[in-house]
Amino acid sequence: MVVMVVGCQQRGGESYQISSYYSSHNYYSVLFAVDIDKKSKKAMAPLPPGPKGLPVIGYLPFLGTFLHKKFTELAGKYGSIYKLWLGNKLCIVISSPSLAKEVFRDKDAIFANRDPPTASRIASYGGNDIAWSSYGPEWKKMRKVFVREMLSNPVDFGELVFEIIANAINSMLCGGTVKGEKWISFVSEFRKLAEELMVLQGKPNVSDLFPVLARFDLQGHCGGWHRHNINHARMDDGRANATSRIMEKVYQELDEVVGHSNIVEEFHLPNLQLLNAVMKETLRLHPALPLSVPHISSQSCTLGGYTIPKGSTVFLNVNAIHKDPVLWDNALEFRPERFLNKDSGSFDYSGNNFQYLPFGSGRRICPGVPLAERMFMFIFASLLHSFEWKLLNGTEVELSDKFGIVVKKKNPLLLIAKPRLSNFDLY
Ligand code: HEM
Repeated sequence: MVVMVVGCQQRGGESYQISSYYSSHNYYSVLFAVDIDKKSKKAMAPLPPGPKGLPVIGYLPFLGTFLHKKFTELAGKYGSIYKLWLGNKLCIVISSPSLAKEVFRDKDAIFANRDPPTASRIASYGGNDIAWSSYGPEWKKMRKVFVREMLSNPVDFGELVFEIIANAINSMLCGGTVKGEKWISFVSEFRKLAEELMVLQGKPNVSDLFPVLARFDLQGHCGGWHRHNINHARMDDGRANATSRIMEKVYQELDEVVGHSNIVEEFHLPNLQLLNAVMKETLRLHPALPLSVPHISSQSCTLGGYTIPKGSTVFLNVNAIHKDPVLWDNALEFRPERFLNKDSGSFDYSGNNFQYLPFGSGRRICPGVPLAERMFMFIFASLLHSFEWKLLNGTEVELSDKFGIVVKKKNPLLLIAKPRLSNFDLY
């Protein structure tokens, strides 16, 4: 099957009509430009503005390692909707609540498709899993089974949390837990695999942009998975002090709601409002998926007054929206209290407030929200309630991250745990 993509691009003040043909397996693609006549020029909205790239490879060499930071920087220059060419793929980056609404509510069906990167295609046996498959009857079936059957049967600080999550996933998939040596090796293998996959899936890959080169695996993404550069950001004293202050209040809330002679149970969770606000604020300042999962337009349409050709990749720049100083007071500060105000009720995870989208929005919104929320709340409430956590002498909290489709902390958070409960039978 051959698909034709038609759009209109302005380069150097001139308008062109662009036709791009892809084979269904993306083995080859041809791109050519033809001047359009005045009549159709009038009829068709232009493509969004955007940075100029190099011939053939487009903007690829200028992206750097941290895609979400680069995209946010470019939004400052080109506005809340702009385009970039990565190879022959047209990418649209949106960074405002009104455009997010246009994509995920008004034109949700058009933008509900995905185009799995090569690494995801391999990991998901051809892009056939729920996250990467195209919008259609098969995806609908998977989503129904996932939500109705799997999620209704729930069965370093980071290391500890990861182990608990790995245990839960293992129980859901295999219906039991593995113990001893076997379990330790499963967790460490699973962790390594998950970490490397998350990084690879978020990285632009020449094989995705020039499918004909995929078999050469020029960047070694599919063969020798490699480690990546990272940047470094230390928390300044002001932020570190504010964070202790908040920790104290969280401890106070846990003591009031749970008490000292109990352990945390699920029924306590709805009353832990400050901890809930901490979760929301953490996902605002550090969205786990800062560019969400890219969507693909299944037909040409307009967005923010610009033409978006069929097959364009649309990135929702959650990172930029969550840190926009026009939308948030003291946007770069960690202030969970902002989610406790009476008018903050609309900041939930439903994707209906387009200013706050940690789990995406629309028909492809994360189906794991209830599980993620409950697991986050339960794990953190339990660990904080039962232990006092201290940094190692001479160390400080630092927040360097490592880019991937899911962003991770670069360095593990090493803490010393001191029991808080006097009744040791509770441990
Ligand atoms: C804090 C934890 C989590 C965050 C921040 C998160 C975030 C996201 C985001 C942003 C998307 C893309 C939504 C879009 O395209 O608009 C997504 C998709 C998805 N998430 Fe999550 N997620 C989390 C936990 C989970 C959990 C625990 C599960 C499984 C139980 C899960 C399963 C999925 C699946 C299957 C998709 C693909 C849905 C589709 O394409 O139809 N997620 N997630």
